[in-house]
Amino acid sequence: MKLLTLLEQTGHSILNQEELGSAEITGIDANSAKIKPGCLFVAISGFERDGHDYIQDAINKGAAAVVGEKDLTDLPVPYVRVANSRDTLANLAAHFYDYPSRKHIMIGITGTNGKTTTSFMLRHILQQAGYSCALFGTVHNVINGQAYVSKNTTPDPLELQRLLAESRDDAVIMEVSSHGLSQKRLEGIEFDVGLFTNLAHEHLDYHNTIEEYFEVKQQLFSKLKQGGKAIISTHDEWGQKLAGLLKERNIQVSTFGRSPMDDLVFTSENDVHCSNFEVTENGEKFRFSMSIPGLHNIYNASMAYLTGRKIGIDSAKLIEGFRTFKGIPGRFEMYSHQKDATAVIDYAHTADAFEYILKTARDCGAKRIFHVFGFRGDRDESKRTEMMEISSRMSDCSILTFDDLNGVEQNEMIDELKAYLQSSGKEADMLMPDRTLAIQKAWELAEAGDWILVTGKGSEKYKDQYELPAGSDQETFRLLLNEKETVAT
Ligand SMILES: CC(=O)N[C@H]1[C@@H](OP(=O)(O)OP(=O)(O)OC[C@H]2O[C@@H](n3ccc(=O)[nH]c3=O)[C@H](O)[C@@H]2O)O[C@H](CO)[C@@H](O)[C@@H]1O[C@H](C)C(=O)N[C@@H](C)C(=O)N[C@H](CCC(=O)O)C(=O)O
Ligand SMILES: Nc1ncnc2c1ncn2[C@@H]1O[C@H](COP(=O)(O)OP(=O)(O)OP(=O)(O)O)[C@@H](O)[C@H]1O
Repeated sequence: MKLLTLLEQTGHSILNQEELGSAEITGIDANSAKIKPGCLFVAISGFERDGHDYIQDAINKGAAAVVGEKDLTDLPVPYVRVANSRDTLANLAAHFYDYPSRKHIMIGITGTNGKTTTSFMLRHILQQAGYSCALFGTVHNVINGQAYVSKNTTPDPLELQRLLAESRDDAVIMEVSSHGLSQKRLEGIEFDVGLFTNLAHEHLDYHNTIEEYFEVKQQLFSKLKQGGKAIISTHDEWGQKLAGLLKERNIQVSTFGRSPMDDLVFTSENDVHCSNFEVTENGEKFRFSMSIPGLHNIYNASMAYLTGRKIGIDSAKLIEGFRTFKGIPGRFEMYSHQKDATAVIDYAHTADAFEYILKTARDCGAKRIFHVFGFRGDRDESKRTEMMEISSRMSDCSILTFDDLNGVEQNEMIDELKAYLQSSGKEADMLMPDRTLAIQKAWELAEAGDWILVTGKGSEKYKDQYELPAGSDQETFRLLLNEKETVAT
């Protein structure tokens, strides 16, 4: 492919046309280590490294041309300077793979919490209705029925466009992270439906303010195809605000909430804790039954249902789909316990998620709740006080422990956890830094009717080494369930 054509067709103004005239490229990469002869290397000034420092490496590996943001001269291959390399990379990738998002029913889900859950539910009900479905998200990427490890919730643009091009699936469901949007990973992607689940205090180490975070999330809806639809949960003020803003832009908006003005109204009489609930759509009432409890999951299910409806699937098929939905790894994943307690692994890592899951356990009849959790090292610290306050108030015993340290010294994290423990002031709360031993402690304390909630890691593997021979919360649970006698005390 001619570089000049590629750049022109993606709307880039080229200053050095003559130089580019004959340059042909056979591929694109932003990682010099992956460059093959004939490829275009796109230099990105990153968070940790500067791709411009690797231009020579890329040329040594055979790069036929280079794109970057810096004013560089005297390179032995054509060089194109652009305003934003990430933006250019994504647009080039979309063009290189011939805009594959136009060939699928594209569904993008954004919001602080509920993206993974909603995407799994939606994939299941669409599949039950006869659609083949790709999935991109935190747990894994699936295309053509084959699962691949996902490094990011929203993949980098080259991987994303390549996988979309390879996918023969009717529909593609994507979790759209705010990092993905702000880093332009989604440029060149067009969506048929965009979903907004909610906005809560999270990632403010990256986005600075919640308003800035909201602005970024909104960008998903600028990527709708002509006639594309927005589906918004109006349970929080941000959803209500977004619905208003999108309507002003003449985007077709459907809402789910508690107001009679919403297109899908949550009409169960009480805030149901379990998995049976009722919604009203155009005056008609529908009852749902699912295997996972929690009001938050009812919200997620309703958003998935509304999406199915907007795609044109009839209600009965969708409701039947929910009946066979088995749940999501690491999201309110329930285990038994030798003494008839209930043990749960969940991915809650925000204050509002704590509130939802602790309330769910209580509503499901928990006698006492043991809540094991920690704070991820080197991540948004401003949410920690509220998380501690909610856990301490809504559980009977908070057991503070390590989450991924991400390079933070153990002693530094222990001091932090001690301070939060003191702030709680509740005698029953405790600190057990080793995550596996903290879970074991909760396991031992629990009696019939009690609930153990272990949150923060979900289905992720541990990044740090702990005392018990387990590589994840799921493995620790299995160890405690089946092989308790082999566990060190
Ligand atoms: C902090 C951050 O977001 N980093 C993302 C960013 O990396 P980066 O481009 O800045 O990487 P860098 O290491 O500084 O390198 C800069 C450039 O030098 C190049 N390089 C580097 C070395 C070399 O030898 N040669 C070379 O060319 C690199 O290929 C890169 O192009 O762009 C990469 C490609 O898109 C991402 O994979 C990467 O995500 C990292 C792994 C990450 O952990 N990101 C998290 C914060 C994230 O994005 N999370 C969200 C979900 C959040 C949530 O909701 O929980 C997600 O979508 O995953
Ligand atoms: N609709 C919701 N509202 C509030 N909290 C929710 C909702 N859905 C799920 N949660 C809570 O958030 C946790 C993460 O849910 P999920 O993985 O579905 O969200 P996510 O948006 O994909 O999160 P992340 O971006 O961190 O991967 C769940 O384990 C649960 O505790």
